[in-house]
Amino acid sequence: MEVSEPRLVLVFSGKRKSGKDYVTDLIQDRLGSDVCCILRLSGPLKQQYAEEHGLDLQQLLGPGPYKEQYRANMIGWGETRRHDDPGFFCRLATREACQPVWVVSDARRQTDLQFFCSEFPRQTQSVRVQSSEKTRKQRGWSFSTGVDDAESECGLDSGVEFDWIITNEADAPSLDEQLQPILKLAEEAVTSSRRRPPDDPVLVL
Ligand SMILES: Nc1ncnc2c1ncn2[C@@H]1O[C@H](COP(=O)(O)OP(=O)(O)OP(=O)(O)O)[C@@H](O)[C@H]1O
Ligand SMILES: C[C@@](O)(CCOP(=O)(O)O)CC(=O)O
Repeated sequence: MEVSEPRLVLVFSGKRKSGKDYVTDLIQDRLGSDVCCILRLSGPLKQQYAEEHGLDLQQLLGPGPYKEQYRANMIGWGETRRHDDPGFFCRLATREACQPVWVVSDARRQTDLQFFCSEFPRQTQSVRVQSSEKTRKQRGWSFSTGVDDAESECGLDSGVEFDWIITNEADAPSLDEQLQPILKLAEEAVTSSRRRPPDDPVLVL
């Protein structure tokens, strides 16, 4: 395997504007970037798409409205590449990761989750971020046919029992409170990686 072995892999998914980036940024902020990296499966996809189409990569990566005008085409473009190799973007996104805790911010398809569960069966934990449609609308979301009813948004709506569900709403318990057990798990994984040489067995979850 080309990637170095992580001690914990947190695979996040959630609908558009549920707050995946916000929540995963918070986790990295709490753990520190020396121990925790954020891996965006859409990162290498957007990079290649931007190069081929002469687009502004930084805007495609950001939370603003720019990327929305290209989303449907980017989904189709990515699916063509995933067709023959479902792990294509997973491998690209993880190839330089070296921290003990990996936070994958944007799993969308069963194949994304399967990739991590089969490569890192003992380390992988799935996390769903959920928000109401009302809240997502306040954050700029509106329903788009061909996007919000497609696999990119609905691929993990059923058939997965998530290890953790985070409710990202103003009237829910604070994110710090909800994330506490996940942060504890990460801290244990980091402690175990400091105690053991890298090739020793990983933390059994
Ligand atoms: N708990 C929160 N408090 C304040 N702002 C938030 C919170 N959660 C999300 N936001 C804001 O809502 C917007 C959407 O959040 P974010 O980009 O994290 O969602 P996402 O699920 O990654 O969306 P997409 O996949 O559609 O880009 C951002 O501007 C973000 O700062
Ligand atoms: C094209 C795509 O990667 C866009 C993801 O954008 P974002 O994570 O919502 O910023 C979605 C997909 O791969 O289906």
